Amino acid sequence: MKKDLFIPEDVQNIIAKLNNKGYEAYVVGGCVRDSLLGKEPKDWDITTNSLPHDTKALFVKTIDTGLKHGTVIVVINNENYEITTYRIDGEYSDNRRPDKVEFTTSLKDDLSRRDFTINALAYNPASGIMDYFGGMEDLDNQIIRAVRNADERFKEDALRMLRAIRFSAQLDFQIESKTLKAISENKELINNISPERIREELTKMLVSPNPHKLLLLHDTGLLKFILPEFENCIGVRQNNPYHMYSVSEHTINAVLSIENDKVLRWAMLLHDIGKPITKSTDLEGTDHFYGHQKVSMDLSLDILKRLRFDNKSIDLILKLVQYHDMKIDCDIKSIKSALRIMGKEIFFMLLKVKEADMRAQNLIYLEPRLVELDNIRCLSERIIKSNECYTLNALAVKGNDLIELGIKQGKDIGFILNKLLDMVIESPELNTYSQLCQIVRSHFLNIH
Ligand SMILES: Nc1ccn([C@@H]2O[C@H](COP(=O)(O)OP(=O)(O)OP(=O)(O)O)[C@@H](O)[C@H]2O)c(=O)n1
Repeated sequence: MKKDLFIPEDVQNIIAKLNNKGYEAYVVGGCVRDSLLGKEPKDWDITTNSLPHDTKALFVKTIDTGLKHGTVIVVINNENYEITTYRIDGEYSDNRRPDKVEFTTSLKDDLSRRDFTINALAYNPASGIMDYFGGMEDLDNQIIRAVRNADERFKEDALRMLRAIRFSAQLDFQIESKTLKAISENKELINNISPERIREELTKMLVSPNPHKLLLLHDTGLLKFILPEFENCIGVRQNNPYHMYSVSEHTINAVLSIENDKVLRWAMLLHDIGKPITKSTDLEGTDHFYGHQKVSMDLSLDILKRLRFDNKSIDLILKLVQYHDMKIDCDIKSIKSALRIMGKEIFFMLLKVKEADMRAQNLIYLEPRLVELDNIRCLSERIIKSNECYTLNALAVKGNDLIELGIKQGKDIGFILNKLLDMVIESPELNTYSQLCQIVRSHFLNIH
């Protein structure tokens, strides 16, 4: 592990400026943890015994938004740096934020209010690593341990329970037993946390290298509060030759089998979320769309709205859940029909979803299914490259052309355009203005 930390020049200058005025200053928290792990920190936070107004006076460009909590944001070369005065948090009545903060002159007190030992490390070039709570040893041993009393840390801020599991997933660290026990004992407090924050933590777990650690949410009892629909999937067996796994095992395997993209991983997490319901009702074995896919879509929509996802993500994830079991054959007509229904962005995401779904099922069927999927991928790339028509936009006639030919404005126009597209998908050579006009004249001019 790397012990001498590289600090960017602008951050070194901030520390030097504070030191020159007689103040202590350290980089602290996530940036120290990540640097020690050899990862590039995404931001640099600084902690100091300088009071906010004194800090502000030292820098040309500052932002005041965090002043109430002792934070001055300093802007240098278009980068924001948070400089926070050493503080002890007051009472937490909402299990999320301190009601009021109290400044302190002790670095140790400041570090003691932080969530985990690996996040309670501070560093500056003159003093080296400041480690009062065994954070270095825990980093070495790959352990997530609450600072001092885990119960108190989680009662102060219930989000930390999700952070513990998320860090465990991101870093592949074990959660120390007392810390894990305190999560189980405080699980109900997660109800005080906003859906947006829960969404962000779940997403970070999902896109991490260890999304299977999501099962720690079940082990600690958090899952039934934040994602009860997935709790219902735990251990549910499936009567189907493709599935030797329970719904939850298959789901986690499927998440692991797809690249770490937010939309794709959420789609895999939700693709079978309706299965426990269809299994317990007579919907099991019915047509896929009216069976588990429809229920999975409805539940997914509830979950995504509850977690306040943006509309674009909801739309993409829902479509992938909706189409994940759709049959696509390896022939031009079937592929063009799929492209026409869902567009090419969803289509190529769907191929990834289908592959992950297959890889997470019974492996004895895998090889031929992968070959088929690969052929579909090649053929569809060829269709797209050769600009073959599969959407109304690419049709050689438009609505106005039909009106000029004498078709009445109204729903006939859409009906005829779609019929023409059916023909063009079947016979691409028909997609010229003159041929399509000829077809309209001969087939449709008597439609009203
Ligand atoms: N609920 C929280 C959130 C943050 N912190 C402290 O504030 C630091 C910075 O918080 P944040 O930027 O949210 O987290 P990072 O640890 O930097 O990690 P990430 O950015 O991945 O969330 C943390 O390291 C930790 O010392 C805390 O004690 N309790």
